[in-house]
Amino acid sequence: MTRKELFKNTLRKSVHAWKLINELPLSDDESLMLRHFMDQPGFLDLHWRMFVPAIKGQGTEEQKQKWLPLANKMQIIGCYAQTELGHGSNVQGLETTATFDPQTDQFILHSPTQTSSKWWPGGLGKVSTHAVIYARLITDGKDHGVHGFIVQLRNMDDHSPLPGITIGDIGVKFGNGAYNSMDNGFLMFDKFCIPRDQMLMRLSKVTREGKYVPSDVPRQLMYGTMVSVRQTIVSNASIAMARAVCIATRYSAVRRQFGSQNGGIETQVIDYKTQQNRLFPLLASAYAFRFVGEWLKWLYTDVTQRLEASDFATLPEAHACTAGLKSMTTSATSDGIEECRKLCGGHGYLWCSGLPELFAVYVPACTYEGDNVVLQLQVARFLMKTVSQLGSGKAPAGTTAYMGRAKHLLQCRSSIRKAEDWLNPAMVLETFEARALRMAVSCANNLSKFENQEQGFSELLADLVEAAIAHCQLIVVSKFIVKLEGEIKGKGVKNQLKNLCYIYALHLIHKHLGDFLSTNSITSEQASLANHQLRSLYTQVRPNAVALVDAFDYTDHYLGSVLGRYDGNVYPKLFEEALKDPLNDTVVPDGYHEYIRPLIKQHLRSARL
Ligand SMILES: CCCCCCCCCC/C=C\CCCCCCCCCC(=O)SCCNC(=O)CCNC(=O)[C@H](O)C(C)(C)COP(=O)(O)OP(=O)(O)OC[C@H]1O[C@@H](n2cnc3c(N)ncnc32)[C@H](O)[C@@H]1OP(=O)(O)O
Ligand SMILES: Cc1cc2nc3c(=O)[nH]c(=O)nc-3n(C[C@H](O)[C@H](O)[C@H](O)COP(=O)(O)OP(=O)(O)OC[C@H]3O[C@@H](n4cnc5c(N)ncnc54)[C@H](O)[C@@H]3O)c2cc1C
Repeated sequence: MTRKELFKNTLRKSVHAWKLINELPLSDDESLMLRHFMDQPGFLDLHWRMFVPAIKGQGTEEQKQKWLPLANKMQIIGCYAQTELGHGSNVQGLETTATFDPQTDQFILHSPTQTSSKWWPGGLGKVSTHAVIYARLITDGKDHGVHGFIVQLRNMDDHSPLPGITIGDIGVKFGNGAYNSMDNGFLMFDKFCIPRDQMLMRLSKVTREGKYVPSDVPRQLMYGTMVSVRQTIVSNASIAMARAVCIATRYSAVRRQFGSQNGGIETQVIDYKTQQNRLFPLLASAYAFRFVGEWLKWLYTDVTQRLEASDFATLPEAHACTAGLKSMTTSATSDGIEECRKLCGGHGYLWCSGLPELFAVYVPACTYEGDNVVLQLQVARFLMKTVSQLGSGKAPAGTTAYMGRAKHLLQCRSSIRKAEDWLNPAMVLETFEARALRMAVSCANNLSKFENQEQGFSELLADLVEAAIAHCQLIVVSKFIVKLEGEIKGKGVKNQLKNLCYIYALHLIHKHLGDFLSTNSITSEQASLANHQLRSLYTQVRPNAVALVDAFDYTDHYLGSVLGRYDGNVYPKLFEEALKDPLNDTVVPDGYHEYIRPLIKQHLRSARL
């Protein structure tokens, strides 16, 4: 499809989905499922996941009563317009202004520079009638920082932009199809006025007289919508990883190369240890991310209930966990999808493998909802704060509880003696805890050598990100182990999940061996025992690998991959797909008479001479 056709088709699908949701009707969970089967980014994502939650989280009761019924019935369509041409990560650096005018009781929204243009918001370019806009609030000449406002963008009769608003689509993005179904947009305000009651005022307020009343709760609650979406992105990472792994695993069982003496049957590529060493950790990651996603959902629900009761104690941890796990899982999944493409050899590069589009549509997850490095630095700040409070009497809780055992974890030596010890959950956990704590403490020690903490932080950014990743990996491993300790129906299933859990943990040890050795969390002998155990786990997973991806229960239609077909009938179907290509509509291609024939004839003539 052309961009225009793709966009229009996505509108058609979205509206059909909305009709089904209402007519059947579907529950919230079923609607989410439908979103997955729709399988295309579109304006509904931003309306439901960001616009509505922003009003719910930051609006007053009156604002919710006014706007939510309209939004819930989709009588208005909204998006989340925060990022600008000049600033995305640095939210405090946004330039759009919202100046209160006491004469008219309105805010005047203005884009003072080109870099202040809103740039990127999904659904903004062509669809949304409304947006939650983030702008600097100015009253009486004083800048109070960034706040949210509900703004109507387009005329409700003919969809034209309201006077004072310039709006459009930012253009084609990475890949063919992929995220191009979405109208990511730009927007400029030219002294555009909105009534005062359209500032989202649950947190801070502006009175009729123009007095600014700051929030009596943490101002970071304004970032709540991002926290909520980051949490869902972790579960989505598992879905995308599982999809790629399903394709690569099934195809690896079908594909044969080498290994036959005298013309016998060749080896299935899945039997090569190198293939297993690249594929099975990704299979394990798909399961690991699912379990940590379930746990994160619980954490998010818990913090939301606490916030409603004005208990803000766990907000920093919820922020650190959602930011860090969003970052870690999306980076691993993007890399994993690309690895799956390579695991499928040349055919993985074909569009009909399903992998190129999956990669193109998935990879912006490393950037949207917070650049992955910027988010890990938030985790690092949280860790440095936690380390600095050790010994102050305030015991670290939740995912940093292990830091409370700093004395032991800083000096303990791993008691792994034989390969099977690497299947001991306590030993594995302690290894990850020791590595994470030692990396964090080492950063904190290095930081303390700087007179200026911020300057030290800047200098040590790369080390801080590594320490943050180590902490996030510990969370994933520990939540997988907790899952195994819970009720799992069927001993066989439990055994398979156990194998995957230890593959996940041991492959991380192998991948980040430098960290584990340099922090003395393990010795090189213990590292080689881990490798030995890993190889043995691969052998145990091998006979069940295809069943473990069938368990994701993805239909062929959803996978959209010739290589990942359930029936394994890959080669005839590759031919079928090739023959569908428009280039094969004619035997002699368009352009032959114009370019190829004259070229060949010229050679023939010169040959005769
Ligand atoms: C084959 C075809 C396949 C097709 C498949 C299709 C399937 C597609 C899959 C996808 C499916 C669904 C996807 C989901 C849909 C959603 C779509 C998403 C669209 C994206 C939307 C966006 O991107 S919106 C914009 C997001 N922007 C950002 O994330 C900006 C990042 N920046 C920030 O968050 C902040 O600026 C910052 C955290 C980096 C820094 O903030 P600030 O400068 O204010 O703060 P400080 O650093 O000074 O910190 C101050 C203290 O505040 C704490 N803090 C910061 N943030 C928070 C928070 N959120 N909550 C709580 N506390 C917070 C910070 O830690 C500091 O604390 P102290 O140190 O204690 O002071
Ligand atoms: C597909 C897609 C959809 C989007 N949808 C929306 C939307 O609906 N609404 C919306 O408001 N926004 C949206 N965005 C914007 C998105 O949220 C931002 O692009 C994202 O937050 C990253 O910000 P940035 O572009 O400013 O990156 P930058 O911050 O400019 O990042 C550039 C580089 O600088 C590095 N960097 C930046 N700051 C630091 C630092 N402090 N320390 C170390 N390194 C740093 C980053 O790691 C990165 O390598 C979308 C983006 C994409 C790609």
